[in-house]
Amino acid sequence: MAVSEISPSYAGSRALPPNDLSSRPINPLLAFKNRRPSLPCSARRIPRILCSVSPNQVQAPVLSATPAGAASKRECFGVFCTTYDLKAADKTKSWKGLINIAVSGAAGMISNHLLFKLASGEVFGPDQPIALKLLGSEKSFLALEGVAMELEDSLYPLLREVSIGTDPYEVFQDAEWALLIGAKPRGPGMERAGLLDINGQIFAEQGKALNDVASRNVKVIVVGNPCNTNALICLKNAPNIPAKNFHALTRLDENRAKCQLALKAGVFYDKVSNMTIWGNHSTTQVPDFLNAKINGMPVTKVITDIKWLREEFTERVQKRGGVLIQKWGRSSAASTAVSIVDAIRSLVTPTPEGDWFSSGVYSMGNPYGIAEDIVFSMPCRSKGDGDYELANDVIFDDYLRERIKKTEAELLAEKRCVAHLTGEGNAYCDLPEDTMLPGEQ
Ligand SMILES: NC(=O)C1=CN([C@@H]2O[C@H](COP(=O)(O)OP(=O)(O)OC[C@H]3O[C@@H](n4cnc5c(N)ncnc54)[C@H](OP(=O)(O)O)[C@@H]3O)[C@@H](O)[C@H]2O)C=CC1
Ligand SMILES: O=C([O-])CC(=O)C(=O)O
Repeated sequence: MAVSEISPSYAGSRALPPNDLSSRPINPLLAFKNRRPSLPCSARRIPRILCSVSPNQVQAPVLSATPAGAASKRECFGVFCTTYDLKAADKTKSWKGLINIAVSGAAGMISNHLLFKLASGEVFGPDQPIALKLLGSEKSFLALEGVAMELEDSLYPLLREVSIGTDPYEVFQDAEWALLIGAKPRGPGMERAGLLDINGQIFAEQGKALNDVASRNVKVIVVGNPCNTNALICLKNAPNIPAKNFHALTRLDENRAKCQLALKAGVFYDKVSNMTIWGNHSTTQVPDFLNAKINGMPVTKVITDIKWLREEFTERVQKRGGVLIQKWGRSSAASTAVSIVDAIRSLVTPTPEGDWFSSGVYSMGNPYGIAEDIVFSMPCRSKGDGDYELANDVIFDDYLRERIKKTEAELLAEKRCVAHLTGEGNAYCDLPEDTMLPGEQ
């Protein structure tokens, strides 16, 4: 069944698109692969359900009645047998303009949690319609189709378009957010330098693609590991996009640190604020208990066991990912997706007065004396406009400085290791021996 042949009961009851969307072409859920020309569904061998959905078909289903016998009608499938109440259209009139969100590694574990949160409205708000552009590989293309089918079946009113593909130059077209999750996991016997090179190439290519086709103000959150250096590679390959727009995800580490402090202090975790993760998303990261607060008081006044803070707390946060892998058999996916949601929300909503959040950002011009030209996790504040400023009301002591130096040295070594991918000459790998991802033990 082609889009133009949708059953009369459904076609006659389409909801109107919101104002801002009315000039956009109404695309069917679009599957593109390696810049193929648009073909009829049958020619693309894509399951009928994928080809037969249009953005309007995910309108909030205000059910009047399922026509008697509809389920047995051969020309309709599941939700497409349902009759919609036209009045539902009125509810969409105050919706904002559609935004394009590209997600790589879309068939992976983290995305499997994240995409449904994005589509539900819990990230960008209940008045923000979205288009999801999902990037996978040849290997994962069938799985990507499965993900798209599940998205359809979830009937999210705010999800207006879904497209899937394997070419970043296609998928990143006009992206306003790019959530770069896809990356090769480190295989048995693979050197970290090898991982940096393989994944670095992915992020160099994706940086180039963003530079060519994404919105000039695209916000990029790099999740795939090693995420700080991948983010650096990505931004270096996207010279026409402000370097400030690139983030490496360290929000999961912030959340883990808040949880551990709350547990120790016997408070709920919403009482913990000003939690900075400094540096690399690796086991050298520095969860900063000097500046963090519990109930508005310095953590060191609430938890006076400095030995616990320096040793147990710090190591627990640094190695949390690895402990979880040992128990769960795979790396954090649900909590990572939650932390991506938190990271986005921190950029699109104003930071609560006095608080800040952690993000791996480009270090150029930072006020802390941290080496420039790396992606380093630091405390940020946002007005809610997608942009951020670094917090300047931060204190340091010798312990914190010394720890920050270690994670900085690791990132500088990673940077030298990928010089061939950032346009800075020949790579030279002298990574510290204990350099590890949080998930490595
Ligand atoms: N920053 C952080 O806090 C965290 C980061 N991570 C990192 O996130 C990444 C993803 O984790 P997770 O979702 O669990 O992993 P999965 O293995 O479940 O998914 C990874 C996905 O990436 C895809 N992929 C691999 N190579 C490419 C490529 N070249 N282009 C596009 N897609 C590609 C894979 O597709 P295919 O099968 O086709 O290869 C797969 O679907 C990992 O690097 C992990 O280490 C994880 C937790 C926390
Ligand atoms: O190493 C991994 O893939 C997992 C990871 O980043 C984490 O749990 O923080």
